[in-house]
Amino acid sequence: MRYISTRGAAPVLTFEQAMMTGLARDGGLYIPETVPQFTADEIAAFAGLSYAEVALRVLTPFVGDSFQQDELRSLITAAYAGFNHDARAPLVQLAPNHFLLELFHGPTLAFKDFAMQVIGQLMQAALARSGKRITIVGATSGDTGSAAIEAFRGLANVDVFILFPDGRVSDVQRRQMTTPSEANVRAIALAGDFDDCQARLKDMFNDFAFRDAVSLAGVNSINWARVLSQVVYYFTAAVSLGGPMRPVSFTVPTGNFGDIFAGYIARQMGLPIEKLVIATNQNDILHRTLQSGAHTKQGVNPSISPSMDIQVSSNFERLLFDAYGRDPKVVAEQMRALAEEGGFTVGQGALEFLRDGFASGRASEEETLAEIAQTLAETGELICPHTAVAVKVARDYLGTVPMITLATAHPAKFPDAVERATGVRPALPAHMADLFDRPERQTKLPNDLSALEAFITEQLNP
Ligand SMILES: Cc1ncc(COP(=O)(O)O)c(C=O)c1O
Ligand SMILES: N[C@@H](CCOP(=O)(O)O)C(=O)O
Repeated sequence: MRYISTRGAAPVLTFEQAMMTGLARDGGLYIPETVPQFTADEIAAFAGLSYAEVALRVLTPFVGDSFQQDELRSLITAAYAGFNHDARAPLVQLAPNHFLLELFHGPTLAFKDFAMQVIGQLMQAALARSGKRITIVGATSGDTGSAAIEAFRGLANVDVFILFPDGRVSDVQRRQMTTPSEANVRAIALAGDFDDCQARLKDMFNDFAFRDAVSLAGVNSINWARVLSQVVYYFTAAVSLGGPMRPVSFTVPTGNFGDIFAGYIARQMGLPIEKLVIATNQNDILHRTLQSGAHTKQGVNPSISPSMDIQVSSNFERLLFDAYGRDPKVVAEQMRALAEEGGFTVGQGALEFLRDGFASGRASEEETLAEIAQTLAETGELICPHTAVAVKVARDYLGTVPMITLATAHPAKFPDAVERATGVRPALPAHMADLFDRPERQTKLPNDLSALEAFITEQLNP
C-alpha cells in the first residue's frame, strides 16, 4: 500500500512512513493511492467478532508490510484494553429508527481515544524498531489534546506539546491537558482560536529546518493513521444493525472533517451507507459549502460545542482531492486561495460530487440546548452538546433506513452546557473524580510561530 499527497509534490510513502511523517512536505495530506475493498461476505463475517478483531481486519489492507499480522493484532488489542465498555462502541436506541453510537468509553471520554490509543501503540512499536526520538506537536479544540497526552505520557522517546485556544475549551477539557504530571507532556494555551493553533502547527511542519531539528510528528487527523482507525466503528455499528445486507445512514458532528471522512472511506471500502450527514454548529462553513458551493471563512464564533469551533476544516482537503478527480494542482490552488484570500468556490462538477456523497445541516446554540433537553425527556439519555448538534440535524433525515448518530463525547466533559439545558450536572467517572483537585501546569504563548518554536526548542534542550 502506497500513500500519496493531496498536493502531488511530496514523496510517495509506506503506511509506517506516512504515520511518522504527519503533514506531507508539500503541505498536503497523505491518502492511500487506492482504497481497499471488502466484499459483502467479508463485511457480513464481522458479525459477532470483537471490536479489536474487526479493527485488525479493517486496518490490515492499509498497513501493508509495515506491521506483521501478529504484531498488529497485539498492538490493537492493547489499544482497546483500557476502554470501560465491553463493546467499546455500543449502540443505544433513541427511537425506532434512530441510534446513538457511543464513542466516549475510552480513557479521555471522547471518540479521539479510538484512534489515538491505536496510534500510540503503533508509533511506540515503530520507534522501538528505529531507535528514534520524536516531538509530537498537536493542535486541539479540546479533545485531541487530552487523548494525545493520555496515549503518550511518560514515554522516554516522545515529547508532546499541545496547542489549545486559551479560554475556548471547557474547564474539564483544559484540566485533562494541564493536570498530567509527566515531564514529557506540555500544554500550551495559545492566544487565538483553534484555526490559529492548527495553522501554526502546519507552519511548523512547513518550516523544514525546525521540523527536521526536532523530528516533528503529528497526531492530529493530518495523520492518516488517525482517520483510518476511525473507519472501524462505522463497520461495527452498521453490521450490528444488519449491514451489509441492510443499508444504514450516519450523522456525524463535524469540525475538522476527520470523523465523517472516515465514514466516507468505509463507504468506499464497500459498506452500504445511504446518507452521510455533516452536522455543524454555528461555525457552519461545511454546511454553507454544500448549500452554495462557496467555501468561505467567516471567523470562528465560540459555541457551547467548542470542539467543533473550526472554520479551516483540515480533512476537507482530502475530500476535495477526490471531488476534483484526484487532481493535486486544483487542490493546491484552492488551499492557497483559502489561506490567502479567505475562501474559494467549488467547481460545479466537484460540488455535484460532494452533494451526491453527503447531506448537511446546522444547529444554532438555542437548538443545541433544546435538543439536549428534548433527548433527555424523550429517551432518558444525557448527551453532550456536540452529540446534540448531530441529533438535531439527524432528525431532518430520519426515514426507513436506520440512522446512526455519533455520540462523540461524554456529557461530563461539558457540564455547564448540559446543566443549563437540563438542570442536571453530569458527574465525571471515578477515574477523573479528583480532576478539579489536581494542580495545573500550562504555558501561555502568543499566536506567533517564532515564539512557539523557540519555546519548544528550549524545552527540548534545557
Ligand atoms: C466531541 C467532538 N465532536 C465532534 C468533533 C468533530 O470531529 P472532526 O473534527 O473529526 O470533524 C470533535 C473534534 O474533532 C469533537 O471533539
Ligand atoms: N475537535 C478536535 C480538533 C482537532 O481535530 P483532529 O481530528 O484533527 O485532531 C479536537 O478536539 O481537538
